[in-house]
Amino acid sequence: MAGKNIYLIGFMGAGKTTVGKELAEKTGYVFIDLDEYIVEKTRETIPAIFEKHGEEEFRRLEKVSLAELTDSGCIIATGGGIVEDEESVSLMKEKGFTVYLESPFKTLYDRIKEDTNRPLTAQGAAVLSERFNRRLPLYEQAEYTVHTENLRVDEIVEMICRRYDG
Ligand SMILES: Nc1ncnc2c1ncn2[C@@H]1O[C@H](COP(=O)(O)OP(=O)(O)O)[C@@H](O)[C@H]1O
Ligand SMILES: O=C(O)C1=C[C@@H](OP(=O)(O)O)[C@@H](O)[C@H](O)C1
Ligand SMILES: [Mg+2]
Repeated sequence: MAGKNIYLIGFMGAGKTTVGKELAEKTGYVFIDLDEYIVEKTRETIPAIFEKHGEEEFRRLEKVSLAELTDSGCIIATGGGIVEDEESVSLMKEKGFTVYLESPFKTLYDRIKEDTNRPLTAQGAAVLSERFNRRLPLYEQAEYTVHTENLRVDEIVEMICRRYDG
Protein backbone atom coordinates (compact mmCIF):
# COMPACT_ATOMS: atom_id res chain seq x y z
CA MET A 1 0.00 0.00 0.00
CA ALA A 2 1.27 3.47 -0.87
CA GLY A 3 2.46 5.60 2.03
CA LYS A 4 1.52 9.14 2.92
CA ASN A 5 2.12 11.95 0.48
CA ILE A 6 5.23 14.07 0.50
CA TYR A 7 4.46 17.78 0.10
CA LEU A 8 7.34 20.02 -0.93
CA ILE A 9 6.99 23.63 0.20
CA GLY A 10 9.22 26.68 -0.05
CA PHE A 11 9.64 29.96 -1.88
CA MET A 12 9.85 30.25 -5.70
CA GLY A 13 13.13 28.83 -6.95
CA ALA A 14 13.65 26.55 -3.94
CA GLY A 15 13.67 23.46 -6.17
CA LYS A 16 10.24 21.99 -5.33
CA THR A 17 9.50 21.00 -8.93
CA THR A 18 13.04 19.78 -9.66
CA VAL A 19 13.49 17.84 -6.41
CA GLY A 20 9.94 16.49 -6.61
CA LYS A 21 10.55 14.88 -10.00
CA GLU A 22 13.72 13.16 -8.83
CA LEU A 23 12.14 12.11 -5.57
CA ALA A 24 9.28 10.50 -7.48
CA GLU A 25 11.72 8.62 -9.70
CA LYS A 26 13.57 7.33 -6.70
CA THR A 27 10.52 6.33 -4.64
CA GLY A 28 8.28 5.19 -7.51
CA TYR A 29 5.60 7.55 -6.18
CA VAL A 30 3.41 9.57 -8.55
CA PHE A 31 4.69 13.09 -9.19
CA ILE A 32 2.26 16.00 -9.25
CA ASP A 33 3.28 19.61 -9.72
CA LEU A 34 0.44 21.76 -8.42
CA ASP A 35 1.14 24.58 -10.92
CA GLU A 36 1.15 22.07 -13.79
CA TYR A 37 -2.09 20.54 -12.50
CA ILE A 38 -3.74 23.99 -12.50
CA VAL A 39 -2.46 24.73 -16.02
CA GLU A 40 -3.91 21.45 -17.31
CA LYS A 41 -7.21 21.97 -15.51
CA THR A 42 -7.76 25.57 -16.62
CA ARG A 43 -5.96 25.33 -19.99
CA GLU A 44 -4.35 28.64 -19.16
CA THR A 45 -0.77 29.47 -18.27
CA ILE A 46 0.09 30.73 -14.78
CA PRO A 47 0.90 34.26 -16.10
CA ALA A 48 -2.43 34.30 -17.99
CA ILE A 49 -4.35 33.32 -14.86
CA PHE A 50 -2.70 36.12 -12.88
CA GLU A 51 -3.21 38.63 -15.67
CA LYS A 52 -6.79 37.80 -16.57
CA HIS A 53 -8.26 36.73 -13.24
CA GLY A 54 -5.87 38.10 -10.59
CA GLU A 55 -3.81 36.60 -7.82
CA GLU A 56 -6.82 35.94 -5.60
CA GLU A 57 -8.35 33.66 -8.22
CA PHE A 58 -5.04 31.84 -8.62
CA ARG A 59 -4.97 31.27 -4.84
CA ARG A 60 -8.48 29.86 -4.97
CA LEU A 61 -7.53 27.47 -7.79
CA GLU A 62 -4.44 26.45 -5.87
CA LYS A 63 -6.40 25.64 -2.73
CA VAL A 64 -9.15 23.74 -4.52
CA SER A 65 -6.60 21.78 -6.57
CA LEU A 66 -4.62 20.72 -3.51
CA ALA A 67 -7.81 19.47 -1.89
CA GLU A 68 -8.66 17.44 -5.01
CA LEU A 69 -5.45 15.44 -4.75
CA THR A 70 -6.73 12.89 -2.31
CA ASP A 71 -4.70 9.84 -3.40
CA SER A 72 -1.86 8.69 -1.20
CA GLY A 73 1.61 7.78 -2.44
CA CYS A 74 2.18 11.06 -4.26
CA ILE A 75 4.99 13.55 -4.30
CA ILE A 76 3.34 16.95 -4.55
CA ALA A 77 5.44 19.97 -5.54
CA THR A 78 3.34 22.91 -4.38
CA GLY A 79 3.61 26.50 -5.57
CA GLY A 80 5.45 28.89 -3.25
CA GLY A 81 2.24 30.55 -2.07
CA ILE A 82 0.30 27.54 -0.82
CA VAL A 83 1.27 28.29 2.79
CA GLU A 84 -0.68 31.56 2.63
CA ASP A 85 -3.81 29.45 3.04
CA GLU A 86 -4.26 28.05 6.54
CA GLU A 87 -6.58 25.22 5.53
CA SER A 88 -4.10 24.02 2.91
CA VAL A 89 -1.36 23.93 5.52
CA SER A 90 -3.61 21.83 7.78
CA LEU A 91 -4.51 19.53 4.92
CA MET A 92 -0.85 18.89 4.09
CA LYS A 93 -0.04 18.20 7.74
CA GLU A 94 -2.93 15.79 8.03
CA LYS A 95 -2.40 13.90 4.77
CA GLY A 96 1.34 13.75 4.54
CA PHE A 97 4.89 14.60 5.31
CA THR A 98 5.66 18.26 4.63
CA VAL A 99 9.19 19.21 3.64
CA TYR A 100 10.47 22.79 3.48
CA LEU A 101 13.23 23.37 0.96
CA GLU A 102 15.03 26.32 2.52
CA SER A 103 17.51 28.69 0.86
CA PRO A 104 18.41 32.36 1.39
CA PHE A 105 16.38 34.91 -0.55
CA LYS A 106 19.34 36.05 -2.63
CA THR A 107 20.00 32.55 -4.00
CA LEU A 108 16.34 32.10 -4.83
CA TYR A 109 16.00 35.51 -6.43
CA ASP A 110 19.03 34.92 -8.65
CA ARG A 111 17.39 31.71 -9.89
CA ILE A 112 13.99 33.22 -10.70
CA LYS A 113 14.52 36.89 -11.55
CA GLU A 114 14.56 36.39 -15.33
CA ASP A 115 11.65 33.95 -15.39
CA THR A 116 8.55 35.43 -17.00
CA ASN A 117 6.58 32.28 -16.19
CA ARG A 118 6.53 33.39 -12.55
CA PRO A 119 4.42 36.58 -12.71
CA LEU A 120 5.33 37.76 -9.21
CA THR A 121 8.99 38.23 -10.18
CA ALA A 122 7.92 41.37 -12.08
CA GLN A 123 7.37 43.01 -8.69
CA GLY A 124 11.14 43.23 -8.19
CA ALA A 125 13.51 42.19 -5.44
CA ALA A 126 12.34 44.54 -2.68
CA VAL A 127 8.65 43.60 -2.84
CA LEU A 128 9.44 39.92 -3.31
CA SER A 129 11.75 39.82 -0.33
CA GLU A 130 8.93 41.26 1.82
CA ARG A 131 6.73 38.42 0.65
CA PHE A 132 9.53 35.98 1.41
CA ASN A 133 9.90 37.32 4.96
CA ARG A 134 6.16 37.23 5.51
CA ARG A 135 6.01 33.60 4.46
CA LEU A 136 9.06 32.38 6.38
CA PRO A 137 7.26 31.45 9.62
CA LEU A 138 4.65 29.61 7.56
CA TYR A 139 7.26 27.51 5.73
CA GLU A 140 8.96 26.83 9.05
CA GLN A 141 5.90 24.91 10.24
CA ALA A 142 6.99 22.01 8.02
CA GLU A 143 7.76 18.67 9.63
CA TYR A 144 11.20 18.61 8.06
CA THR A 145 13.43 21.41 6.75
CA VAL A 146 16.26 20.83 4.30
CA HIS A 147 18.83 23.63 4.10
CA THR A 148 19.41 23.22 0.40
CA GLU A 149 22.04 25.92 -0.16
CA ASN A 150 25.12 24.15 -1.61
CA LEU A 151 23.34 20.80 -1.89
CA ARG A 152 22.80 19.00 -5.18
CA VAL A 153 19.32 17.82 -6.09
CA ASP A 154 20.27 14.15 -5.58
CA GLU A 155 21.62 14.95 -2.09
CA ILE A 156 18.36 16.68 -1.16
CA VAL A 157 16.39 13.68 -2.43
CA GLU A 158 18.57 11.36 -0.37
CA MET A 159 18.00 13.40 2.79
CA ILE A 160 14.23 13.40 2.33
CA CYS A 161 14.17 9.63 1.72
CA ARG A 162 16.19 8.99 4.85
CA ARG A 163 13.80 11.03 6.94
CA TYR A 164 10.49 9.87 5.42
CA ASP A 165 8.95 6.99 7.33
CA GLY A 166 6.02 6.27 5.01
N1 LIG B 1 19.68 22.29 -5.33
C1 LIG B 1 19.77 23.05 -6.40
N2 LIG B 1 20.96 23.55 -6.78
C2 LIG B 1 21.07 24.35 -7.87
N3 LIG B 1 20.03 24.72 -8.65
C3 LIG B 1 18.82 24.26 -8.32
C4 LIG B 1 18.62 23.40 -7.19
N4 LIG B 1 17.29 23.11 -7.12
C5 LIG B 1 16.71 23.74 -8.14
N5 LIG B 1 17.61 24.43 -8.87
C6 LIG B 1 17.33 25.26 -10.06
O1 LIG B 1 16.54 26.38 -9.63
C7 LIG B 1 15.54 26.69 -10.58
C8 LIG B 1 14.17 26.66 -9.92
O2 LIG B 1 13.85 25.33 -9.58
P1 LIG B 1 12.35 24.83 -9.48
O3 LIG B 1 12.40 23.35 -9.23
O4 LIG B 1 11.55 25.30 -10.63
O5 LIG B 1 11.87 25.59 -8.16
P2 LIG B 1 10.43 25.75 -7.54
O6 LIG B 1 9.53 24.72 -8.12
O7 LIG B 1 10.63 25.58 -6.05
O8 LIG B 1 10.02 27.16 -7.85
C9 LIG B 1 15.70 25.68 -11.72
O9 LIG B 1 16.46 26.28 -12.74
C10 LIG B 1 16.47 24.53 -11.09
O10 LIG B 1 17.26 23.84 -12.01
O1 LIG C 1 5.19 31.93 -4.70
C1 LIG C 1 4.17 32.13 -5.40
O2 LIG C 1 3.24 32.86 -5.03
C2 LIG C 1 4.07 31.44 -6.73
C3 LIG C 1 4.92 30.40 -7.00
C4 LIG C 1 4.93 29.69 -8.29
O3 LIG C 1 5.36 28.33 -8.13
P1 LIG C 1 6.88 27.93 -7.78
O4 LIG C 1 7.05 28.12 -6.29
O5 LIG C 1 7.00 26.50 -8.18
O6 LIG C 1 7.76 28.84 -8.55
C5 LIG C 1 3.53 29.74 -8.90
O7 LIG C 1 2.64 28.99 -8.11
C6 LIG C 1 3.05 31.16 -9.03
O8 LIG C 1 3.88 31.82 -9.93
C7 LIG C 1 3.02 31.88 -7.67
MG1 LIG D 1 7.64 24.78 -9.11
